[in-house]
Amino acid sequence: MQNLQLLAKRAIPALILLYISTLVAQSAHPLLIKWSSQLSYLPLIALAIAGLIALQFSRSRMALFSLMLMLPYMAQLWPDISWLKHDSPPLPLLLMASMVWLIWDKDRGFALPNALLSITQVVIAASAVYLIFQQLNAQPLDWLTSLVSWLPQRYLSAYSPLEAALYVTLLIIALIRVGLRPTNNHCALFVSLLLLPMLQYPGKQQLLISQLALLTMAVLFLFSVIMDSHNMAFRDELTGIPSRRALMQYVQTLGKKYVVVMADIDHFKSFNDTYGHDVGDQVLRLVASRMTKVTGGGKAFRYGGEEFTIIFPRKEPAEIKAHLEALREDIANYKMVIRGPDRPAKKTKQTAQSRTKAKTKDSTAKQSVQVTCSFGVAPRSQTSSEFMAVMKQADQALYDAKKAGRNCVKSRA
Ligand SMILES: Nc1nc2c(ncn2[C@@H]2O[C@H](COP(=O)(O)OP(=O)(O)OP(=O)(O)O)[C@@H](O)[C@H]2O)c(=O)[nH]1
Repeated sequence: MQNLQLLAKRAIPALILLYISTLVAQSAHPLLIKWSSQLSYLPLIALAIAGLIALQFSRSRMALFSLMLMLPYMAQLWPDISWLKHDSPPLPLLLMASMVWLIWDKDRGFALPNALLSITQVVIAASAVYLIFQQLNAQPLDWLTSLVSWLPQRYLSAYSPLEAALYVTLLIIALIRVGLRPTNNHCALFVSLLLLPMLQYPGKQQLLISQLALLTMAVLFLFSVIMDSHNMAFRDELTGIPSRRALMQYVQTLGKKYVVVMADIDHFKSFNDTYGHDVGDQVLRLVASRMTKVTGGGKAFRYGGEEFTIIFPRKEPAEIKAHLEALREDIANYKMVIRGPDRPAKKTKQTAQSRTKAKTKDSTAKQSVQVTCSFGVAPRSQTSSEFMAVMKQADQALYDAKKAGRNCVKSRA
């Protein structure tokens, strides 16, 4: 469900953009027609740039998509090139088959054996759809026609029932992949698949609609590469929440009033020793996801190890107290379901005063564990006006919380 929400968040803006541009294209404004013929090479240039940048960032599938997407457009621009002409089945449908195969694969890079493998996959997928199309096209397909008539005709009436059925089937296969792994990369590739049938859109404005669809795809590819690099730089790899680098950048935007909170998982070392590092990692991810749910306007970062920083901009300590207590309780009461340890954990006795409770329900499969966190709070003040000084105060307060028995919130002025 969360994956589909992510996909919707990434796909909907691109589709709205395309819907608007399709409406504009259909209006056939003279300026657009002029632009379309004068800038006819623009989509090819944009795709070439997107492909080269994708290549630079080792997004080999995106680079291949960019290259392949040029083909149906080149067929429209230069109808005399006979090897590009393919109407039965149409070229975009064959490309869609190859791309759907690639979307289930991984980025393999362009070393010769991998490039050959990718090209083989592309050819096999296109040939399979070619054969299916030829087989089915030779038969009466009343059942398919009535099946397709259930689908929204507004978008599908431009295609034969067989083409429409194949497009929809391939899109569903791709959607399953993206639903399972909605990365930026997959979402961008999927939206480009959604747009692909538009390259076969019939009518007077075909060139213009293809141009707009291809430009949208190129922008989407570039955006996805930039987003990925941004995430690599500013997101913590293990937990997916903003990293220390993101914190240091965020600090620049803070005004004169804010509160810094340092949070630390209690007895995490003995937790690691008991359950193993892999389970420790799972717990870190789950705690991080609770930290990001802090209320009261707080923003959570992974500072490093099992330490987190939460910043409350424009707030006084008194204003955030209830929110922090709620977060502390939320984490302490949260039964985290984790997979069993991948490797035997060291036999370490938990200390008597350990408050890290680990309740094992099933020692081999899923387990439910609970951890607690300690919190240290410090506001920006006259004496600690620099961020690092405020953080040091928050660290001292965290130390107080640990000394006071852990699983509590302590403040320093
Ligand atoms: N699994 C996992 N463990 C980590 C990671 N980063 C740090 N740790 C572990 O976190 C533990 C931190 O232990 P300590 O600093 O001794 O503190 P603690 O056991 O949490 O005890 P208190 O802070 O005093 O409550 C160490 O065992 C680190 O190996 C990580 O990314 N993954």
